[in-house]
Amino acid sequence: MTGLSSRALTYRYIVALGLIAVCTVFSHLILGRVLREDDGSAAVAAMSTRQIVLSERIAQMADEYADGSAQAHAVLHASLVRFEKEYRILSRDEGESSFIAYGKPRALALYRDGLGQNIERFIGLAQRIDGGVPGDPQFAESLRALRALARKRLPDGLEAVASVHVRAGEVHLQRMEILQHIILGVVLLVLLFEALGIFRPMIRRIVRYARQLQDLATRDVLTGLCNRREFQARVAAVRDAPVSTTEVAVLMLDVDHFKSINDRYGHAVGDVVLTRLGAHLHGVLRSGDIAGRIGGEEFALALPATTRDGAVKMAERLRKEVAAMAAPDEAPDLHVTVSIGVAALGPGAAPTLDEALRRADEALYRAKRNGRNRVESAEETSSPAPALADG
Ligand SMILES: Nc1nc2c(ncn2[C@@H]2O[C@H](COP(=O)(O)OP(=O)(O)OP(=O)(O)O)[C@@H](O)[C@H]2O)c(=O)[nH]1
Repeated sequence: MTGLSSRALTYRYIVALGLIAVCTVFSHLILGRVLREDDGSAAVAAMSTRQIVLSERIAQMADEYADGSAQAHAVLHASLVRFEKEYRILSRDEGESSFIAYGKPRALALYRDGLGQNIERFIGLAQRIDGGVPGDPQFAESLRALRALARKRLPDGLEAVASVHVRAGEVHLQRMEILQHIILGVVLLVLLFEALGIFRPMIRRIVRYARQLQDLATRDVLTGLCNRREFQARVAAVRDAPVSTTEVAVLMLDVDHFKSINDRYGHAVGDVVLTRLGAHLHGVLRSGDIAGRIGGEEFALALPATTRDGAVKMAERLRKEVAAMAAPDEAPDLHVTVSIGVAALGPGAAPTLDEALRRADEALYRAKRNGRNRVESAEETSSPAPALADG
């Protein structure tokens, strides 16, 4: 996963965002439709229930009108108009009645399978009573038939219509709930994918880049040792540590006649020499020692808790090891030597790192002047061996 390119990660991110956007739009559309259909179902169920009430009221008002109540006649008429209007809405699949509701097909089927006929008959009887005269034999006949319909068949049928809508609404809501869970699951999976497939590799990459940047800022690219700034910072940290009371030995090491190595064998061979020298220093140092390449062919070492004498011995060993190093394949007759200057930093010696480096540099200069391939200490000559004598 860490090997993914930035472009691949961006594509993944776009796909993940696209999936979430699709899920969001889809659930929004579904929710809108559910709300509309749910509203429709509730309205139809309420209208169907109201039809039952209206049919009962029509039957009751017809009774009272038969007893001579003019007011009942007026109520009968108004209820009948409303009953008929709502019946047209509920029983037809067109115009004003084209409501959206889950149970619509099944409810319409109920109207077709007899309920419609009963309601038409009920309306016909009610109209005859509305336009008739109480006491008329035909009036009494219509009233009897109307009562019979209003008592049983009409309420049963209309209740069936209402419950069809309520039940259909419930079933649909259950389905919506399942769909909602599925959408939620998809969104969570996409988020998991984002976390594992996008953000984790991105964070790893950022951490890697941060390490690389850190390395570039603190390491010398050719040798892998500390650069000058990092060397100084590390030595300062050792010197300023609360437990550090002992001396820190500082060594300045410089390749002899490096310019002529470059001139004679080329810069590539010069680089090989520096790389091998860096690797050698890296190999011989104890943990806690600090090595840096602080100039072109100039290296510095800091050896904490080491006396000047100890550092001189170590420098002498190092000088001999370098002189004994095998020549690079590219330059079999090349003989590399180094000169080293030693100084001490701490109580009784140089008070600052800059001062210690200056003294070590002075000693190094003396080693060069005295013939190279030598170790000189800031205080006294420690390696009186003649140049190249041990090489
Ligand atoms: N190949 C290579 N050469 C470098 C690098 N950095 C510096 N140099 C060369 O190192 C040489 C240093 O030469 P000088 O300072 O005259 O010293 P020297 O020839 O070693 O002479 P002494 O120090 O007196 O023994 C210069 O020619 C630089 O161009 C590097 O990274 N790679």
